[in-house]
Amino acid sequence: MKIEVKGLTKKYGNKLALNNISFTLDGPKIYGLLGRNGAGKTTFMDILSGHNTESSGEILIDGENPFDNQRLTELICLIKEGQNFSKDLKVKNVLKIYPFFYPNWDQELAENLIKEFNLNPNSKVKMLSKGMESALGITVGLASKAPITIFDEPYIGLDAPSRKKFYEIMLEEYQEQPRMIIFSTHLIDEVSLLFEEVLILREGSLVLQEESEILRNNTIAVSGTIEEVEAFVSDKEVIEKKQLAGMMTAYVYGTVEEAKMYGLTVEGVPIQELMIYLTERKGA
Ligand SMILES: Nc1ncnc2c1ncn2[C@@H]1O[C@H](COP(=O)(O)OP(=O)(O)OP(=O)(O)O)[C@@H](O)[C@H]1O
Repeated sequence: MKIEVKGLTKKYGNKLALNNISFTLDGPKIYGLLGRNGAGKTTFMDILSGHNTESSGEILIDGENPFDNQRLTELICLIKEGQNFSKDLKVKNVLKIYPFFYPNWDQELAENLIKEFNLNPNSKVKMLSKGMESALGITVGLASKAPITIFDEPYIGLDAPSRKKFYEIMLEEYQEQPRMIIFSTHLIDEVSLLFEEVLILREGSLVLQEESEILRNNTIAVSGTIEEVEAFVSDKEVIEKKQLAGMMTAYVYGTVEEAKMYGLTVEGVPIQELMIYLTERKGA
């Protein structure tokens, strides 16, 4: 499926939550949607899922607007950080109702996940802990097999082993049957390796859209004397520079081979470090 975002703007009163963003997501991939609190991620995902409307600009999914669009509703599954389900529903009823919304629903996967996360089918949603409710959301998101599956901070309260399980199963499912998965999270260091493409929002603007492979291969940390490093980086995009006792280390877009020609010490930059840095960098 293809998502085209054109000049998308959302205002809440005077607050500009999305400021004229444009980009395209094309085909099955795991996308990381990153940004600090209030960057506009949830607003974007709500509009994409047809749960909210834009102030101006548009989102087109395979050429159609998602708002109030029955055909697209069954192709998009949005799992939020909580309040995905009515409190009086039992877990087993969630598994009976959701197949009606999603034509590709995988009941076997849903039942396996319920067991995997130790959810009691007879428990009502209101009796579940925060982590268990998140596990139910994750179960529905994965089992929906919706061609566009969106996870907005889906794991509040979920412990580290359960999150690990979630990532593993998500990857297995994706490899078996690729689909578009859009994943918003603040736990970048945990999930960065899953992303194939990364989008970073800052204060409502899109500041980066890049394939992880390119971020991974084209970013290096070079070290040497201040003069040597400054000479090397003079024509490059510098992410960060640090100086210590006459020596300098710089994170830049460049290749290992190039840096070696300058006689510099060169290392790759861990992708999670880079993403965390890019998310936080002012004025990027
Ligand atoms: N219903 C609303 N009414 C008024 N302002 C809103 C509303 N929803 C969001 N905002 C504002 O819009 C901006 C973007 O919010 P949004 O929830 O989209 O960000 P986010 O990136 O998802 O943040 P977080 O990571 O904290 O969930 C914020 O400044 C927020 O306060």
